Amino acid sequence: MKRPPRIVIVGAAGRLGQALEARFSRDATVLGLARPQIDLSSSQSIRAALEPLRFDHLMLPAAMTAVDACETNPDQAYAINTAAPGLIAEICAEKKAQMTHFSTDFVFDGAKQGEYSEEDAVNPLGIYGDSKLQGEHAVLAASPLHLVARVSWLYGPGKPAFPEWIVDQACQHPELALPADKTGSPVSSTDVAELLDPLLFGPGGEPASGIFHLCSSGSCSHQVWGQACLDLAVELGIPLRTREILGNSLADVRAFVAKRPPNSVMSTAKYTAFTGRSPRPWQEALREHFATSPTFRKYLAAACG
Ligand SMILES: NC(=O)C1=CN([C@@H]2O[C@H](COP(=O)(O)OP(=O)(O)OC[C@H]3O[C@@H](n4cnc5c(N)ncnc54)[C@H](OP(=O)(O)O)[C@@H]3O)[C@@H](O)[C@H]2O)C=CC1
Ligand SMILES: Cc1cn([C@H]2C[C@H](O)[C@@H](COP(=O)(O)OP(=O)(O)O[C@H]3O[C@@H](C)C(=O)[C@@H](O)[C@H]3O)O2)c(=O)[nH]c1=O
Repeated sequence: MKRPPRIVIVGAAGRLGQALEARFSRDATVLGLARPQIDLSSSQSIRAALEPLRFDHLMLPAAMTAVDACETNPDQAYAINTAAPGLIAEICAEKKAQMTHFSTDFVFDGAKQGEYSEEDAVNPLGIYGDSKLQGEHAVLAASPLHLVARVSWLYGPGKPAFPEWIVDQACQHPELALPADKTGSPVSSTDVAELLDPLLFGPGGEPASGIFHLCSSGSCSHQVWGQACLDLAVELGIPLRTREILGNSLADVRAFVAKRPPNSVMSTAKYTAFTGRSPRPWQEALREHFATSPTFRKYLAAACG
């Protein structure tokens, strides 16, 4: 009988890390590491945590994900998002283990009309996107057999994200506006984990390597995404102060320190060609999240009463 793969997840406490651990524990032996076991800002800590371990595959969802904090702390951003993935990728290559690294739609500048493919030119607008892009390069330089999965507008049951934030805002404010000129492809962490499985452990084939885009099918503006969240919240009977999101412009969002790409819709055609599967529409995944996420319920019970 074939031995189940031994998988290490670095960043198991994060939004995506929790979903990966839940999904891959079903048919692999998974060891989840979080900040108390491994500090990505220290090469010594990375070596001490990983060198003694034996594993076939390592997933790295840990990152510095606060986009504006990256802009104001570039040294920390490059240490965590570039140097750490590079070192981890080298350790994996030495052990002949494959690595899956996670990257972002923010590697693009958003000037393209239409969907970005994996072959499109990158041009990050800020430190977060650039530090993630340099991380991609470092990982693939360590081994061309490693996989880089770019995800976008991530949310999920493990930790509040945009859907929880916007419903919370609608519980507090009588009027809300979001950019009508910022477009992307949301994806849930649980869908990313499901989509990843056939890329890595599909029947018969070699695991995928290089860059792949993983996001839901379809796309939306921030305004439309926010409105979909409020519509689902109304269906659940959450007492909102406003049920409508007005449209504004990305340039109007004063909270953003770093520039964001106006369009970061990603094509998943390469994923479908490799696996024969297509991601489900973002609306379906969002509906499931509202119906089932315990974090969502707990967070909103506290926020909206
Ligand atoms: N969130 C999003 O919208 C998107 C995310 N991505 C990418 O997807 C991946 C997963 O994102 P997501 O799950 O949302 O991220 P989270 O912010 O939820 O999780 C990141 C994890 O990294 C850990 N971490 C951060 N710094 C360190 C450090 N110095 N040492 C050890 N651990 C550290 C955090 O630990 P702790 O819990 O202790 O803080 C946290 O658990 C990332 O690579 C991100 O760049 C891509 C596109 C969109
Ligand atoms: C959309 C929006 C957010 N905010 C706030 C909410 C939150 O505290 C903060 C950041 O919001 P968001 O997370 O929605 O936006 P952002 O930081 O741009 O999200 C990005 O994160 C990184 C990690 C990625 O890789 C991207 O794919 C993308 O998901 O700004 C506003 O104040 N106004 C707004 O119109």
